Amino acid sequence: MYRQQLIDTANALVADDKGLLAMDESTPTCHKRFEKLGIPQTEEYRYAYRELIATTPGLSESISGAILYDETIRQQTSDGTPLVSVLMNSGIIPGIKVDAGAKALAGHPGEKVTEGLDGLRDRLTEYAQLGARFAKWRAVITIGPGLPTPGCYAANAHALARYAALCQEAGLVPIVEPEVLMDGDHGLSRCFAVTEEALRAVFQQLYQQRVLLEGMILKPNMIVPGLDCRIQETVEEVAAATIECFRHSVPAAVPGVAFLSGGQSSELASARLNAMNVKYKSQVPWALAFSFARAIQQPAMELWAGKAENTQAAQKALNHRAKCNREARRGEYDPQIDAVDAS
Ligand SMILES: O=P(O)(O)OC[C@H]1O[C@](O)(COP(=O)(O)O)[C@@H](O)[C@@H]1O
Repeated sequence: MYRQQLIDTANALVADDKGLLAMDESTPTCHKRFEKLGIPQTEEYRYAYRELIATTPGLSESISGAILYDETIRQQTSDGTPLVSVLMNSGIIPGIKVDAGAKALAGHPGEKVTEGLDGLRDRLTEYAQLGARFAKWRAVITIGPGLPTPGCYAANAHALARYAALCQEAGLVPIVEPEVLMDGDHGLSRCFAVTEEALRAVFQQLYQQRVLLEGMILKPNMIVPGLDCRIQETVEEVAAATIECFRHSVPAAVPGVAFLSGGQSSELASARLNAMNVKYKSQVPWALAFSFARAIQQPAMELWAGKAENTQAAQKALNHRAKCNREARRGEYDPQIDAVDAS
């Protein structure tokens, strides 16, 4: 029923070398990040921070869509304008995180499955009425001794596909996010093998659940070594491995691959995205885009530190990171200029 609308929205989200800004941290995740910076963990501060992001002048020059959290999609500025309208008026497409979080997977110690399918149809209808045009669901896959298990791949892939089908029924583009975590000392080749397996499982389930591939966006991890791995490959090696893995496992009908940042530094995430676009942009069927939370927000959150007088400086930093990632989509990101402009 919504076929053309889904295709148009999915394409708009990756058009013009722009990307997504994930500002959908659940309250516990948001508080974890606030706590590290000494920012009070209250609704007032969560609101002030999200308003700062939504009102950043010029953000839409690099950002096509913003992923909101349930609390944020219902909030208004002090003059009564819904934050969703602030985003839309500036040319940013609003989206919404709809999963209920990754919870322990029964019978699988150390593994998680994402919950939130119960009642999802009704929630999606409400979010569409509130102005959302796309949604997001994150599955988490952990690498460790004997992990991941077949049960973890299967449970998460199934949930992602059920979610995606429900989104499309409601006219919302599903952002499908199977995240293979960077935690651990595994090497790049292990991340490659696990991500390929995860993506194959996800696309098999998307096929079975009749999800329109042209009307979705994939939000995967890059193929990187574990954070504690001794050998850290170059940005070019990461780019080559990521593209090779996706060529094996991501159908050409998918319009865009919008990477998560997963705890990489802001500069490294931009540099790796840039390396992919420099060499492979014209050779792959999907747009190589971004959907970063930390890699766009972190410097801005640090500058803001919960103080109203720092708002402008924080907005400048947010804009700067968004712009760096747009340049990375064009294969024009320069780490040296980044360092100068950021200071
Ligand atoms: O744990 P939560 O609160 O669901 O959120 C995790 C975050 O992970 C993301 O999916 C990706 O974020 P990063 O780019 O920081 O890895 C965000 O959209 C989201 O805010």
